[in-house]
Amino acid sequence: MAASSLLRSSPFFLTPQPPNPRTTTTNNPPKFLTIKATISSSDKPTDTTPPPPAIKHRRPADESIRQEAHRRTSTERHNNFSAKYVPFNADPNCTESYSLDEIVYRSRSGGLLDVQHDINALKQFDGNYWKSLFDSRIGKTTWPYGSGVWSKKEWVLPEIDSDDIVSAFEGNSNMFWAERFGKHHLGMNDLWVKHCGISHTGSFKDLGMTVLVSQVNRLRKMNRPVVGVGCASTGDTSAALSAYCASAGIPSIVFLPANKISMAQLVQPIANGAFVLSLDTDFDGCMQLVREVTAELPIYLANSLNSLRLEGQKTAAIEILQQFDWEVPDWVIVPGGNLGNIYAFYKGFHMCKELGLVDRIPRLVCAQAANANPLYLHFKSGWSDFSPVKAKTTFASAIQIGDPVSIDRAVYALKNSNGIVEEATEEELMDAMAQADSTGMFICPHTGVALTALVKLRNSGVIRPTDRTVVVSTAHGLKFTQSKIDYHSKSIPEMTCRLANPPVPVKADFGSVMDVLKKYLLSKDSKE
Ligand SMILES: Cc1ncc(COP(=O)(O)O)c(C=O)c1O
Ligand SMILES: N[C@@H](CCOP(=O)(O)O)C(=O)O
Repeated sequence: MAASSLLRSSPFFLTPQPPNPRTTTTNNPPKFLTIKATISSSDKPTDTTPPPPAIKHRRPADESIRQEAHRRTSTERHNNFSAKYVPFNADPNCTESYSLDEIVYRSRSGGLLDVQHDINALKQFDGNYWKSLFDSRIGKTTWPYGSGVWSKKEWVLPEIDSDDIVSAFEGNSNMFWAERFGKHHLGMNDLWVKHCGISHTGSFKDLGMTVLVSQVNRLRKMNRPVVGVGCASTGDTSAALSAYCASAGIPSIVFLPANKISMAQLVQPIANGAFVLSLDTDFDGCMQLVREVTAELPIYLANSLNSLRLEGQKTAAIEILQQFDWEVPDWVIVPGGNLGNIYAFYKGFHMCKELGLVDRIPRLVCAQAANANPLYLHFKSGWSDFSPVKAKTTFASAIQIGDPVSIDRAVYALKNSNGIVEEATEEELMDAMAQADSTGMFICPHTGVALTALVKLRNSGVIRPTDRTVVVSTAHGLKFTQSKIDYHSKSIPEMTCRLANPPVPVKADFGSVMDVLKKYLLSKDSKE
């Protein structure tokens, strides 16, 4: 049987089993994977007889995919994968830890927490095993592995019953080869945009929220005191929270800074039935309030202060490696606000290295709006001392954050990846967004911030023309159409809007239309 059909029909296809000490020694993958790994294109079997079709095990007609997954979970329980909360970046001798079923967001000393996986249990399988397992799950509808997040379940929330998972089959977002933008504007041939915003609610937040809301679903089934889930938001966290909660029938409460988020983002939680509080403060003010409120009421905190969120977000890093056939890009550029995501990317890459899927990690760049740049200022000071800032209005409104909760996580990620922080002025980010759009993308202003960082690092020669570079696009451009309207109608005070492309008013008669079109075609001709 061909190795691929062996893989597909094997009971190991969907879930890794613990190694049987009688047949497997530590670090030896199960036999079928050894077979797959050793068949290279040069020594393919010469027998051209097509392999017999893989046997399809259709579930009983009265069983849903959830129930089927639940049935399967009972066999998965034989594995000994586990995870717990530990203080972030703690001394190796520290013994403080918490079960993921506890409701805890901070360590005893008030520091951040991190989800720590039992790496030794995961290491019972080698890198090739994990690569094959993750690759085998892409594009399927098998619950919950059709999700880009849950296809890595063993590395995310290994102990949750698949039946408790709340998922929209998020993740597996496309990687756009930015051919024209790279070639014409930067002289680059290996530039990619990871479209994390082409997603269920239009931003990368879905990746983390599926994990958090699934855990809440589990806690509620365990009768833990969780009446609702709450967050402070600049628009994307609230959209994801309200959608996932609505799909699980869990009340959601969102704290939004009044008049500081886009209309599309505001309407998302409203439509999904969240309890929406519009507060006369900025995001940092909302964050402070939600922390105080969740300490008093049985409302579970859904911001990235809660390290569960980052377990989902880290899968975007694993996906990038997967999409490059497990080859490591040179650079990954991420726009930063509350600063959970830059650490999530670091964590995903680092886990892949630690578990032998790759041999290095990319250099990370965190890009901030100059109007909300506390991390940039910290980086420029040589990481000397950190001071929050009062964030000013920016078109990149989702990263208008002056006192990021994950500052320590971000600094750790950047120091350990030989990372860099860049900033973008309003004009730079809007021009970058317009330029990218003119090459076929339709990005959000935050991605414009990341692209500006790329342009600066390319112009200074830090990023070389042939470096494989991934820019992370964090939200869908359709959530930010007003900024594009303002730009293309040149209605932004003190901004040239040099790439504005406003519609041309023309009289509705043949002659006028012909005149305008001839002029346009001539101008195009002379540019060729
Ligand atoms: C669209 C968008 N991009 C980037 C970010 C920054 O992510 P983080 O807060 O994890 O740094 C956010 C949220 O802050 C966002 O909503
Ligand atoms: N951009 C975020 C800000 C909050 O970030 P979080 O990751 O801590 O929830 C948003 O969309 O609300």
